[in-house]
Amino acid sequence: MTADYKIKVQNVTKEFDLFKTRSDQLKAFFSISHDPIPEFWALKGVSLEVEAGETLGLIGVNGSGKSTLSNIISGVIPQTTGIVDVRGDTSIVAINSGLRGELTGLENIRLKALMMGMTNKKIDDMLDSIIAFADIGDFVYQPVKSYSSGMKSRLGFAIAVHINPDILIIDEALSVGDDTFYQKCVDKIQTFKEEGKTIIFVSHSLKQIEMLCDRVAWIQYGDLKQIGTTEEVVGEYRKFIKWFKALSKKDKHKYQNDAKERQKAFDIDEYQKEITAERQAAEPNNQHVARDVQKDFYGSVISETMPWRTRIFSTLVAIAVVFLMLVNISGHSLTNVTKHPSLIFHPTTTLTGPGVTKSSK
Ligand SMILES: Nc1ncnc2c1ncn2[C@@H]1O[C@H](COP(=O)(O)OP(=O)(O)OP(=O)(O)O)[C@@H](O)[C@H]1O
Repeated sequence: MTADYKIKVQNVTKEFDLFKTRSDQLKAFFSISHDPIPEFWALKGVSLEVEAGETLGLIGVNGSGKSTLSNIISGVIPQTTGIVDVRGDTSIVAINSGLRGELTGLENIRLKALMMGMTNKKIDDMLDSIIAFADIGDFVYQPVKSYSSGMKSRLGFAIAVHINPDILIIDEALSVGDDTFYQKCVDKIQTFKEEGKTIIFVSHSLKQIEMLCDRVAWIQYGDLKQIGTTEEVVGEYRKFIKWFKALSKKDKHKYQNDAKERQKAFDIDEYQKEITAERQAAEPNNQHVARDVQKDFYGSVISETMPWRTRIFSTLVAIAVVFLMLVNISGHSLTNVTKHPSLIFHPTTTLTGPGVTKSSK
């Protein structure tokens, strides 16, 4: 690994809980259910670096983890473990992500630009240019949920390139546009490349990958199978696709199923032990390898379940709120109820009729 990277991803995993119901999800969030939650590891420990000015292609079969990885890099979702270090502003263009369906195209432009720290004046100045690039006519005044996937991609691409990010992540955005728009996007990507911007380009089109990428990472069912020059990796991937296509329907199904089962059975603690052992072998004089690996795995990760301290604190707050409500309803002072807690069950007022209260004492 070099110190001079633009993006560093180290030992990154992503686990999705396969909840059956919403209530299972809530129970797990508050950690009040002891039933095991079925896990699915969309990424099983990916490490790679992207240099400044480089265009890295991400390839792999459906469901291999390309979008998960690009969403983690762009900060749309958190990783489960590992380090993600991105040096610069990122903008992601994906067919279905980033745009708010209930907002109009214009409102989405403003929202995304404001989120990137632009002033209203700057947004006003570039509005016409974004609208012209997207070329979606009066639909720009309509809610995005009424757009076709091609229109969403046009708007997403137009916004992303005008925001002028350091790092552009393009996830399958070119596959849905028509030829004219496709060429416009390719030209824009070439300009970005010439300007030295860093690009991650996710695509199933090996032609597009070959045309645009300097290096390629092949993601295979949550693993980084290979990373290298475009020619080398695309060549190997083509061989794999040819081999896979030649399998019988039953064998294809078995191959995919086995891979998914391995993703369900992935053991994060075992993976951490493997990495610790590897690092111990590489740094025999370092006494703190286990602690360092623990920090690298979990130090920069946001927990998706409530930690114990937060859980205890929120339970105490909830009890206090209910207690104060009961004190208020009882009509006694807080000091009296604290001295004689049973007063809470003996209110000072009783209702005698609609809207009429009478003191009980
Ligand atoms: N929110 C989620 N909950 C559960 N599983 C998910 C979730 N998001 C993604 N996955 C699973 O993670 C795996 C990786 O998905 P991802 O979308 O990253 O793959 P991909 O390589 O981008 O696929 P495609 O080429 O079809 O776009 C898939 O098996 C998918 O079903």
